[in-house]
Amino acid sequence: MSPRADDIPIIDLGSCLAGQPEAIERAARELRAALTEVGFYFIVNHGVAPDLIRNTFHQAARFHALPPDRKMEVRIDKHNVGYLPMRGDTLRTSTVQAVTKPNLNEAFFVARDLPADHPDVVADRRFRSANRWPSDLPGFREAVVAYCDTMERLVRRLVPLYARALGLPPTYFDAPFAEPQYKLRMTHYPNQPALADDEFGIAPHTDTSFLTLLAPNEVSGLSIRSRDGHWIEAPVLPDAYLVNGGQMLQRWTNDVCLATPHRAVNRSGGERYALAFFCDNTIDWPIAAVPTTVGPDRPPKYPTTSYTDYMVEYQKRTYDLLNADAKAAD
Ligand SMILES: O=C(O)CCC(=O)C(=O)O
Ligand SMILES: [Fe+2]
Repeated sequence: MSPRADDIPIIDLGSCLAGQPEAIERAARELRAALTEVGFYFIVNHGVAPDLIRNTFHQAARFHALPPDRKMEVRIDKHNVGYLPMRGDTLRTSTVQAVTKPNLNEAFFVARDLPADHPDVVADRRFRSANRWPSDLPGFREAVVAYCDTMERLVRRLVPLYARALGLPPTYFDAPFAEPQYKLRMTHYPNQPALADDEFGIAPHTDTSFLTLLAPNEVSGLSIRSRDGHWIEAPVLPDAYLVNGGQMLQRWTNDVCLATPHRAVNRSGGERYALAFFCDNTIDWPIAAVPTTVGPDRPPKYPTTSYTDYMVEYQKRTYDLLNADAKAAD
Protein backbone atom coordinates (compact mmCIF):
# COMPACT_ATOMS: atom_id res chain seq x y z
CA MET A 1 0.00 0.00 0.00
CA SER A 2 1.27 3.42 -0.85
CA PRO A 3 0.93 6.18 1.77
CA ARG A 4 -2.32 8.13 1.98
CA ALA A 5 -3.50 11.24 3.75
CA ASP A 6 -6.99 10.22 4.79
CA ASP A 7 -8.35 8.89 1.54
CA ILE A 8 -6.06 10.84 -0.75
CA PRO A 9 -2.95 9.05 -2.05
CA ILE A 10 0.48 10.65 -1.69
CA ILE A 11 2.90 10.20 -4.57
CA ASP A 12 6.59 10.82 -3.93
CA LEU A 13 8.12 12.36 -7.04
CA GLY A 14 11.65 12.57 -5.63
CA SER A 15 13.18 9.54 -7.26
CA CYS A 16 11.14 9.74 -10.46
CA LEU A 17 12.17 13.28 -11.13
CA ALA A 18 15.73 11.97 -10.78
CA GLY A 19 14.91 9.57 -13.65
CA GLN A 20 15.02 6.18 -11.86
CA PRO A 21 13.05 3.76 -14.10
CA GLU A 22 11.61 1.62 -11.25
CA ALA A 23 10.56 4.74 -9.40
CA ILE A 24 8.80 6.00 -12.51
CA GLU A 25 6.90 2.74 -12.97
CA ARG A 26 5.90 2.66 -9.30
CA ALA A 27 4.70 6.25 -9.38
CA ALA A 28 2.81 5.56 -12.61
CA ARG A 29 1.00 2.63 -10.94
CA GLU A 30 0.12 4.82 -7.96
CA LEU A 31 -0.99 7.56 -10.29
CA ARG A 32 -3.30 5.22 -12.18
CA ALA A 33 -4.96 4.18 -8.93
CA ALA A 34 -5.25 7.83 -7.84
CA LEU A 35 -6.75 8.99 -11.13
CA THR A 36 -9.19 6.12 -11.52
CA GLU A 37 -10.28 5.63 -7.90
CA VAL A 38 -10.00 9.03 -6.19
CA GLY A 39 -9.43 11.77 -8.76
CA PHE A 40 -7.12 13.64 -6.36
CA TYR A 41 -3.58 12.95 -5.13
CA PHE A 42 -0.86 14.76 -3.25
CA ILE A 43 2.66 15.08 -4.61
CA VAL A 44 5.69 15.46 -2.37
CA ASN A 45 9.33 16.10 -3.32
CA HIS A 46 8.06 17.96 -6.38
CA GLY A 47 11.04 20.31 -6.49
CA VAL A 48 9.06 23.58 -6.18
CA ALA A 49 10.86 25.92 -3.78
CA PRO A 50 8.83 26.74 -0.63
CA ASP A 51 9.86 30.39 -0.97
CA LEU A 52 8.37 30.61 -4.42
CA ILE A 53 5.07 29.22 -3.15
CA ARG A 54 5.06 31.52 -0.12
CA ASN A 55 5.83 34.54 -2.26
CA THR A 56 3.06 33.69 -4.74
CA PHE A 57 0.52 33.48 -1.89
CA HIS A 58 1.84 36.84 -0.74
CA GLN A 59 1.30 38.27 -4.23
CA ALA A 60 -2.29 36.98 -4.20
CA ALA A 61 -2.91 38.77 -0.90
CA ARG A 62 -1.26 41.92 -2.24
CA PHE A 63 -3.43 41.97 -5.32
CA HIS A 64 -6.67 41.39 -3.43
CA ALA A 65 -5.77 44.11 -0.93
CA LEU A 66 -5.93 46.71 -3.71
CA PRO A 67 -8.93 49.06 -3.64
CA PRO A 68 -11.92 47.69 -5.61
CA ASP A 69 -11.66 50.27 -8.39
CA ARG A 70 -8.03 49.32 -9.04
CA LYS A 71 -9.03 45.70 -9.34
CA MET A 72 -11.93 46.59 -11.61
CA GLU A 73 -9.47 48.25 -14.00
CA VAL A 74 -8.36 44.75 -14.91
CA ARG A 75 -11.80 43.15 -14.87
CA ILE A 76 -12.00 39.70 -16.44
CA ASP A 77 -12.45 39.58 -20.20
CA LYS A 78 -13.61 37.03 -22.77
CA HIS A 79 -10.19 35.37 -22.67
CA ASN A 80 -10.76 34.63 -19.00
CA VAL A 81 -7.84 36.69 -17.74
CA GLY A 82 -8.05 39.45 -15.16
CA TYR A 83 -10.13 40.09 -12.08
CA LEU A 84 -13.34 38.28 -11.24
CA PRO A 85 -15.13 40.22 -8.50
CA MET A 86 -16.73 38.71 -5.45
CA ARG A 87 -19.84 36.73 -6.42
CA GLY A 88 -18.87 37.03 -10.10
CA ASP A 89 -19.60 33.45 -11.07
CA THR A 90 -22.29 30.89 -10.46
CA LEU A 91 -21.32 27.30 -11.09
CA ARG A 92 -24.45 26.43 -13.01
CA THR A 93 -22.51 23.84 -14.93
CA SER A 94 -22.14 21.84 -11.76
CA THR A 95 -23.44 18.31 -12.16
CA VAL A 96 -22.96 17.83 -8.45
CA GLN A 97 -25.93 19.78 -7.19
CA ALA A 98 -28.18 22.61 -8.32
CA VAL A 99 -26.18 25.74 -7.57
CA THR A 100 -28.11 28.96 -7.40
CA LYS A 101 -25.93 31.32 -5.41
CA PRO A 102 -22.78 32.93 -6.76
CA ASN A 103 -19.45 31.99 -5.23
CA LEU A 104 -18.17 33.92 -2.24
CA ASN A 105 -14.73 34.54 -3.65
CA GLU A 106 -12.84 36.97 -5.83
CA ALA A 107 -10.08 35.84 -8.13
CA PHE A 108 -7.34 37.05 -10.42
CA PHE A 109 -6.65 34.93 -13.50
CA VAL A 110 -3.37 34.81 -15.40
CA ALA A 111 -2.54 32.90 -18.58
CA ARG A 112 0.75 32.38 -20.42
CA ASP A 113 2.24 35.86 -20.57
CA LEU A 114 2.15 36.37 -24.35
CA PRO A 115 3.77 39.56 -25.64
CA ALA A 116 1.49 42.25 -27.10
CA ASP A 117 2.90 41.63 -30.59
CA HIS A 118 2.30 37.87 -30.53
CA PRO A 119 0.24 37.00 -33.66
CA ASP A 120 -2.53 35.39 -31.55
CA VAL A 121 -2.75 38.50 -29.36
CA VAL A 122 -2.82 40.79 -32.37
CA ALA A 123 -5.55 38.61 -33.91
CA ASP A 124 -7.51 38.72 -30.60
CA ARG A 125 -7.63 34.95 -30.70
CA ARG A 126 -9.86 33.56 -27.98
CA PHE A 127 -7.90 32.49 -24.84
CA ARG A 128 -4.62 33.72 -26.35
CA SER A 129 -4.68 37.30 -25.18
CA ALA A 130 -2.15 39.36 -23.30
CA ASN A 131 -2.64 39.26 -19.53
CA ARG A 132 -4.36 42.10 -17.69
CA TRP A 133 -1.80 43.28 -15.13
CA PRO A 134 -2.65 45.78 -12.42
CA SER A 135 -0.77 49.06 -12.66
CA ASP A 136 1.61 50.15 -9.90
CA LEU A 137 2.12 46.81 -8.23
CA PRO A 138 5.90 46.48 -8.55
CA GLY A 139 7.25 42.96 -8.86
CA PHE A 140 3.78 41.39 -9.11
CA ARG A 141 3.95 40.42 -12.77
CA GLU A 142 7.50 39.02 -12.51
CA ALA A 143 6.66 36.95 -9.45
CA VAL A 144 3.45 35.52 -10.91
CA VAL A 145 5.08 34.71 -14.26
CA ALA A 146 7.96 32.96 -12.45
CA TYR A 147 5.40 30.85 -10.58
CA CYS A 148 3.54 29.94 -13.79
CA ASP A 149 6.82 28.98 -15.48
CA THR A 150 7.62 26.69 -12.56
CA MET A 151 4.17 25.10 -12.69
CA GLU A 152 4.54 24.54 -16.42
CA ARG A 153 7.85 22.78 -15.85
CA LEU A 154 6.23 20.59 -13.21
CA VAL A 155 3.44 19.65 -15.62
CA ARG A 156 6.04 18.68 -18.24
CA ARG A 157 7.56 16.30 -15.72
CA LEU A 158 4.17 14.88 -14.76
CA VAL A 159 2.78 14.12 -18.22
CA PRO A 160 5.19 11.20 -18.86
CA LEU A 161 3.78 9.64 -15.67
CA TYR A 162 0.25 10.16 -16.97
CA ALA A 163 1.30 8.44 -20.20
CA ARG A 164 2.71 5.46 -18.29
CA ALA A 165 -0.31 5.39 -15.98
CA LEU A 166 -2.47 4.98 -19.09
CA GLY A 167 -0.27 2.27 -20.61
CA LEU A 168 1.12 4.61 -23.28
CA PRO A 169 4.73 5.31 -24.30
CA PRO A 170 6.21 7.84 -21.85
CA THR A 171 6.58 10.47 -24.57
CA TYR A 172 2.91 10.19 -25.64
CA PHE A 173 1.80 13.54 -24.15
CA ASP A 174 4.97 15.47 -25.00
CA ALA A 175 3.64 16.75 -28.33
CA PRO A 176 0.08 17.55 -27.13
CA PHE A 177 1.60 19.42 -24.17
CA ALA A 178 4.35 21.17 -26.14
CA GLU A 179 2.81 24.57 -25.31
CA PRO A 180 0.13 23.87 -22.73
CA GLN A 181 -2.80 26.19 -22.25
CA TYR A 182 -2.97 27.18 -18.63
CA LYS A 183 -4.65 29.52 -16.18
CA LEU A 184 -3.46 30.42 -12.75
CA ARG A 185 -6.39 31.33 -10.52
CA MET A 186 -5.36 33.38 -7.48
CA THR A 187 -8.43 33.26 -5.29
CA HIS A 188 -9.39 35.13 -2.15
CA TYR A 189 -12.07 33.61 0.06
CA PRO A 190 -13.24 35.91 2.84
CA ASN A 191 -14.13 34.25 6.10
CA GLN A 192 -17.67 32.90 6.06
CA PRO A 193 -18.80 32.67 9.67
CA ALA A 194 -22.45 31.77 9.27
CA LEU A 195 -22.92 29.47 6.39
CA ALA A 196 -26.05 30.07 4.35
CA ASP A 197 -27.52 26.85 3.04
CA ASP A 198 -26.15 26.76 -0.44
CA GLU A 199 -23.56 29.49 -0.25
CA PHE A 200 -19.99 28.41 -0.77
CA GLY A 201 -16.58 29.96 -1.22
CA ILE A 202 -16.61 27.85 -4.34
CA ALA A 203 -19.63 25.66 -4.91
CA PRO A 204 -19.34 21.94 -5.66
CA HIS A 205 -17.87 21.57 -9.14
CA THR A 206 -15.48 19.64 -11.29
CA ASP A 207 -12.63 21.47 -13.01
CA THR A 208 -12.46 21.66 -16.78
CA SER A 209 -8.72 20.92 -16.83
CA PHE A 210 -6.58 17.96 -17.80
CA LEU A 211 -4.90 18.51 -14.46
CA THR A 212 -5.03 21.12 -11.72
CA LEU A 213 -2.14 21.84 -9.37
CA LEU A 214 -3.31 23.27 -6.05
CA ALA A 215 -0.49 24.90 -4.14
CA PRO A 216 0.12 23.64 -0.58
CA ASN A 217 -2.41 25.56 1.50
CA GLU A 218 -1.94 26.25 5.19
CA VAL A 219 -5.59 27.21 5.54
CA SER A 220 -8.03 24.34 5.23
CA GLY A 221 -11.43 24.69 3.59
CA LEU A 222 -11.35 22.39 0.59
CA SER A 223 -13.50 19.26 0.57
CA ILE A 224 -13.59 16.47 -1.96
CA ARG A 225 -16.59 14.26 -2.70
CA SER A 226 -15.67 10.62 -2.47
CA ARG A 227 -17.14 8.09 -4.86
CA ASP A 228 -19.58 6.87 -2.23
CA GLY A 229 -20.95 10.40 -2.01
CA HIS A 230 -19.59 11.79 1.24
CA TRP A 231 -17.46 14.90 1.56
CA ILE A 232 -13.87 14.50 2.79
CA GLU A 233 -11.99 17.51 4.15
CA ALA A 234 -8.69 17.74 2.30
CA PRO A 235 -5.99 17.53 4.98
CA VAL A 236 -3.41 20.27 5.28
CA LEU A 237 -0.19 18.56 4.25
CA PRO A 238 2.75 20.95 4.49
CA ASP A 239 4.62 21.47 1.21
CA ALA A 240 2.48 18.98 -0.72
CA TYR A 241 0.72 19.96 -3.92
CA LEU A 242 -2.76 18.58 -4.34
CA VAL A 243 -3.46 17.52 -7.92
CA ASN A 244 -6.76 16.65 -9.53
CA GLY A 245 -8.19 15.76 -12.89
CA GLY A 246 -11.01 17.55 -14.66
CA GLN A 247 -13.41 17.27 -17.58
CA MET A 248 -10.66 17.38 -20.22
CA LEU A 249 -8.92 14.43 -18.57
CA GLN A 250 -12.20 12.51 -18.71
CA ARG A 251 -12.36 13.22 -22.43
CA TRP A 252 -8.74 12.28 -23.02
CA THR A 253 -9.29 8.99 -21.17
CA ASN A 254 -12.86 8.10 -22.14
CA ASP A 255 -13.93 8.38 -18.50
CA VAL A 256 -11.25 5.95 -17.27
CA CYS A 257 -9.99 8.83 -15.09
CA LEU A 258 -12.21 10.76 -12.72
CA ALA A 259 -13.08 14.42 -12.46
CA THR A 260 -13.93 14.43 -8.78
CA PRO A 261 -16.30 17.08 -7.41
CA HIS A 262 -14.91 19.43 -4.80
CA ARG A 263 -15.91 22.64 -3.02
CA ALA A 264 -14.36 25.15 -0.65
CA VAL A 265 -15.68 27.15 2.31
CA ASN A 266 -13.50 29.38 4.42
CA ARG A 267 -14.44 29.04 8.08
CA SER A 268 -10.90 29.61 9.33
CA GLY A 269 -11.73 32.93 10.98
CA GLY A 270 -9.20 34.68 8.73
CA GLU A 271 -8.64 35.19 5.02
CA ARG A 272 -8.03 32.22 2.77
CA TYR A 273 -6.14 32.33 -0.52
CA ALA A 274 -5.75 29.56 -3.08
CA LEU A 275 -3.46 29.15 -6.06
CA ALA A 276 -5.01 26.82 -8.62
CA PHE A 277 -3.05 26.14 -11.79
CA PHE A 278 -5.34 24.61 -14.42
CA CYS A 279 -3.41 23.00 -17.23
CA ASP A 280 -4.45 21.68 -20.62
CA ASN A 281 -2.91 20.64 -23.92
CA THR A 282 -1.74 22.99 -26.67
CA ILE A 283 -4.71 25.01 -27.88
CA ASP A 284 -5.17 23.33 -31.28
CA TRP A 285 -4.59 19.75 -30.26
CA PRO A 286 -7.65 17.53 -30.89
CA ILE A 287 -9.01 16.19 -27.60
CA ALA A 288 -10.05 12.57 -28.05
CA ALA A 289 -9.73 9.35 -26.08
CA VAL A 290 -6.21 7.87 -26.07
CA PRO A 291 -5.98 4.40 -27.73
CA THR A 292 -5.65 2.43 -24.47
CA THR A 293 -9.03 3.71 -23.25
CA VAL A 294 -11.14 2.66 -26.25
CA GLY A 295 -11.93 -0.73 -27.73
CA PRO A 296 -14.72 -2.80 -29.25
CA ASP A 297 -16.49 -2.92 -25.86
CA ARG A 298 -15.66 0.65 -24.95
CA PRO A 299 -16.46 3.05 -27.76
CA PRO A 300 -15.50 6.72 -27.35
CA LYS A 301 -18.09 8.46 -25.16
CA TYR A 302 -17.33 11.98 -26.32
CA PRO A 303 -16.93 13.56 -29.73
CA THR A 304 -13.48 14.96 -30.43
CA THR A 305 -13.27 18.56 -29.30
CA SER A 306 -10.72 21.34 -28.93
CA TYR A 307 -9.77 23.54 -26.01
CA THR A 308 -11.33 26.59 -27.63
CA ASP A 309 -14.67 24.99 -28.52
CA TYR A 310 -15.00 23.41 -25.12
CA MET A 311 -14.07 26.50 -23.13
CA VAL A 312 -16.26 28.86 -25.14
CA GLU A 313 -19.28 26.74 -24.27
CA TYR A 314 -18.23 26.34 -20.64
CA GLN A 315 -17.69 30.04 -20.12
CA LYS A 316 -21.07 30.93 -21.55
CA ARG A 317 -22.68 28.80 -18.88
CA THR A 318 -20.52 29.87 -15.96
CA TYR A 319 -19.63 33.51 -15.85
CA ASP A 320 -22.49 35.85 -15.04
CA LEU A 321 -20.37 38.86 -15.60
CA LEU A 322 -19.26 37.93 -19.09
CA ASN A 323 -22.82 37.09 -20.00
CA ALA A 324 -23.93 40.50 -18.79
CA ASP A 325 -21.19 42.09 -20.88
CA ALA A 326 -22.19 40.05 -23.92
CA LYS A 327 -25.86 41.06 -23.49
CA ALA A 328 -24.87 44.69 -23.15
CA ALA A 329 -22.91 44.39 -26.40
CA ASP A 330 -25.88 42.85 -28.29
O1 LIG B 1 -9.79 26.71 -2.87
C1 LIG B 1 -9.35 25.60 -3.14
O2 LIG B 1 -8.62 24.98 -2.38
C2 LIG B 1 -9.77 24.91 -4.43
C3 LIG B 1 -10.18 25.84 -5.52
C4 LIG B 1 -10.82 25.18 -6.69
O3 LIG B 1 -11.34 24.11 -6.62
C5 LIG B 1 -10.83 25.86 -8.00
O4 LIG B 1 -10.40 27.04 -8.07
O5 LIG B 1 -11.26 25.25 -8.99
FE1 LIG C 1 -11.72 23.29 -8.61
